[in-house]
Amino acid sequence: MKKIEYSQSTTRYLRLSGPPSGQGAGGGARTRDRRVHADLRADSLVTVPPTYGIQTHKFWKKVGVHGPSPVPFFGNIPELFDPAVGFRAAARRWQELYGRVFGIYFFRKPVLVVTDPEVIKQILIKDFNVFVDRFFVGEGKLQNPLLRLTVFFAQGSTWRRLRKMMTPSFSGAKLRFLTSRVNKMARQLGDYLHNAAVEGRPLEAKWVFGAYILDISAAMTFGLDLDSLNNLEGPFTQHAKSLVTIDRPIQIKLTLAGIFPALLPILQFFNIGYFKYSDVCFFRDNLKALVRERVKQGESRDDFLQLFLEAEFKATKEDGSYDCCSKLSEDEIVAQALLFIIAGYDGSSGALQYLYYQLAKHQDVQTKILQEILEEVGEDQEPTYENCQNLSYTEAAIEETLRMYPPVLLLLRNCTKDTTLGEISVASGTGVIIPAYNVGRDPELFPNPDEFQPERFLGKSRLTVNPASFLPFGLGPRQCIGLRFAMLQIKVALVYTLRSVAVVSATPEVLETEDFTGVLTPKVPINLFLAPRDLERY
Ligand code: HEM
Repeated sequence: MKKIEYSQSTTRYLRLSGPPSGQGAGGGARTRDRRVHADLRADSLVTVPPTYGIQTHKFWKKVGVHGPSPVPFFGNIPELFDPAVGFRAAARRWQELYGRVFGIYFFRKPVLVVTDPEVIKQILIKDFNVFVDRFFVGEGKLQNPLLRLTVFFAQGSTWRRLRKMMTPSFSGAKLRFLTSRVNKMARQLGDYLHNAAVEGRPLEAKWVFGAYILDISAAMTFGLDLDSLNNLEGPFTQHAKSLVTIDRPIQIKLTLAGIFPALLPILQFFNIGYFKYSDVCFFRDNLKALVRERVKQGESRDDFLQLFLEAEFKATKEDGSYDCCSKLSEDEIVAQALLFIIAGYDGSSGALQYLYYQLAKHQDVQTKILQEILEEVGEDQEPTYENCQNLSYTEAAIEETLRMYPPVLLLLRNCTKDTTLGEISVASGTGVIIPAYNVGRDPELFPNPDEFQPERFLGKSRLTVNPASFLPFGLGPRQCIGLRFAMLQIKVALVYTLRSVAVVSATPEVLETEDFTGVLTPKVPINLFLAPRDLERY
C-alpha cells in the first residue's frame, strides 16, 4: 500500500492505494482512469438486472481509495445501520484501518467519508462551489414537494437565492427583536421546572425541552401560544411530534428507495417520503391560511413568518446596481416556516437535554453558569440579547456539550462537478459524509475527548480549536442558519431555569447513545431530578 503525500497536516492520516494495476504513477492517463464514472444515476432495474446490485461497487477500487467491502445492493449500509455497531463505531474502526479519508457505498452510491480537518475545510469552505448540495437517499426525490422548496433541501442556485433571502432573518438586530418572545416561553419552562421541583417529580429531559422548543416554533411561525408543557393533546403538538419522528416504516421505505431508485415514482405517487404526508398537509394548510390572513389584514408581527414575508432577493449587476428584486412565493414562505419546526426541534431540544445532564453530573459547572447569569442578568430581570452575548462561560459549556453530543451526527454533501481532493479525483455524483460526532471525540483533535471541559472553549484555548474539527452546526456557507437563534434559545432557557431550580442529579448513571436515525439519541431516556433553588445559598 502506498502512502501518498496529501498535505502537511494530513499525510499521517491518509492512506491511498497505489495506482490500479497497469497504470503509471501520474499523468493524464491516470487522472482520466481514476475519474471512472461509476453509474451513479438511478438506473432502471429492467436494463441491468444481473449486475445491478454490484454494478457501482468497484468504483473506489478503480480510483484507488481504500474502504470496507460492500455487500450487493446494500453497500456498507448493513454495518452502518446495525444497531449493535452503529455509524460512529463503524466509522471509527474504518478510520483506524483506512485513514481519515476512505470510500464506502451508501447502497449503490459511492460516498467519501472524511475526518481530516484540512480536507473537511476544503469541502465545506474552499471548494464549497463543488459541494454546495446535500445528498439524500433517493437523490432528494423522496421529499415532499413542499419540503424541496426549503433552504435545507434546496440545491444549487435555488439554495443560494433562498439562503441569501433568509440570512437577514437571523441577524443580531432581528434576534434582538425576537428575544422577548423567547423569554416568554423560557419563563413558562422555568415555572414548569419549579413546580416539578416543589412536587419532587423527576422530568424526562427530551420531553420537557422538546415542548419548550415546540412552543417557540409555534410562536415564531404560527403566532400561537401553545403552552405544550401543560397541553399535550393539541393538534399542533401531536402533528409536530409525529413530524419530527423518523420511525421504522419510514426507514424501511428509505432503504427500498436506496436500493431501487426505480421505485421512487411509485413512492412519490403514494406520497411516501421522509415526513408523514398527513403531518405536512396539516402544517401546509394552516400556514397557508395564516399567510393569506396576514397579507389581507396587512398586520405586522414580531415573528419569523413576518420576516419571511418581508424577505427580498436582490440580484446585483456587475456595476453593483440591483438587477431585480423578488420576494419569497407563498409556497416558499410556508415551506421555510414548516422547516423551522423540524430543523430546530432535534437540534435545540437535543442540545438542552445533554447540557442539563452534564450540569447534573458537574455541579461546579452549574454553579459557574448560575454565577455568570446572576452577574450579567440579575436575580429576576429579563435577559436581553446583549446579556446573552456576554455569557461567555455559559456559551463554552454549551459548546463543550455540543462537541461531545452533536445532535446531528453527520454532515452530508454531494459533489456536483469532477474535482480533486489532494490526490483523490472525486467524480460528480459522489457523496461526502463528515461524521461530526467522530471528529469531536477524536483524541488527536481534542485531548481526553470523553471528559467534559468547558474551558476548552474559553479564552486562549478557544483559539486553538480548529473550526473544522468542531462541527455541531456544520461549517462554511451552508452551516446551520439557526445557530445564533439556537444559542439564544438555550441561554435564555438556562437563565429562567437555573435561577429557580437546581439540577440535583440525572439518570442514567452512564449515558449511552445510539445513532440509528442520524440524530443522536440516548439509549435510555434522560431523567432530571430537581430541587427548588434558594438564591441566598446556592
Ligand atoms: C442546537 C441546535 C441546532 C443544531 C445542533 C443544528 C445543527 C445543524 C446542522 C449540523 C446543520 C447542517 C449544517 C451543514 O450541513 O453544514 C443544520 C442546518 C440547518 N439548520 Fe440547524 N441546528 C440547530 C438549530 C436550528 C434552529 C433553531 C433552526 C431554525 C430556527 C435551524 C435551521 C437550520 C436550517 C434552515 C439548516 C439548513 C441550512 C442550509 O442548508 O443552508 N437549526 N443545523
